[in-house]
Amino acid sequence: MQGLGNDFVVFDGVRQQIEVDAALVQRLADRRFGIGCDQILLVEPPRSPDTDFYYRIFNADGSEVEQCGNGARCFARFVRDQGLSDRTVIPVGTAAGAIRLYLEADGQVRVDMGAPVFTPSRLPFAADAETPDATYPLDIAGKIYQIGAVSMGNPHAVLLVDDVSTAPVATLGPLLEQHPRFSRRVNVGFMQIVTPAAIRLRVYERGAGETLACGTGACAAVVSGRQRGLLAERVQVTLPGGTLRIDWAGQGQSVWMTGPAVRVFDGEIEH
Ligand SMILES: N[C@H](CCC[C@H](N)C(=O)O)C(=O)O
Repeated sequence: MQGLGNDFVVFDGVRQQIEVDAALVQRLADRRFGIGCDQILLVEPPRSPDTDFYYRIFNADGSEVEQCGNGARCFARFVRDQGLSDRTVIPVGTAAGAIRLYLEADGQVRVDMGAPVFTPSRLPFAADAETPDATYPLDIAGKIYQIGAVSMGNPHAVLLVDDVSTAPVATLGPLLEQHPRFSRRVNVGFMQIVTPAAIRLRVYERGAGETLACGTGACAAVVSGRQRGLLAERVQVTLPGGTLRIDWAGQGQSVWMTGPAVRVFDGEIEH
């Protein structure tokens, strides 16, 4: 499956018992010696009465994480294609809480990603206190950068850049991903504001490196931009792999993400 080029291997953990560990994930995610993907997704039976499934996410480096936006859209497409669900609204549990997936008539998938979290300790991010615009000065390799810090269930740091095409993604991305003040590492977004209703974004993902798109990264960038008073409620987010629509009405409200989800191939793995 792929969502704007952010690609996944999705396993049906409902009809079969699947045990996943870091070594297996790393092997399957390898683009030369394995299948190749940014993340591995697991569809599992529900763990709470108000959900239909439980959704687990593993980065290519083997780390299990709390949330994945592009993966959530592909999750919805997968469970429908595989006949695991015939619903058009699918409540799903994740390590970051329940989200709701909406299969639209035009083939797009809309996701209620829940409300963003700004409390530094919940990212986690070491900061003295939460700031009104959720931005913080951060020393990276001896230079001070102002970063937006927000959680969509998973942690994001958002930097403003003049032009994403010349943003220092390959150099600053890994330095910030591993920054000691993010004790569980962090996803790093490089945001260029085109208009209050349109941004360009590149994301260096925790545990996967730069991807063609990042759904939670798009949500985090719009939320950070709005906290800084720079963006409207509805923003078109153009990433290298394509465009997502993100809607956020403000503090305490859910972030809504709308975009495509595409099946690439089905397969079986000998083990
Ligand atoms: N790298 C992320 C997980 C995948 C998120 C991304 N693929 C998305 O679409 O949100 C993390 O470590 O939190």
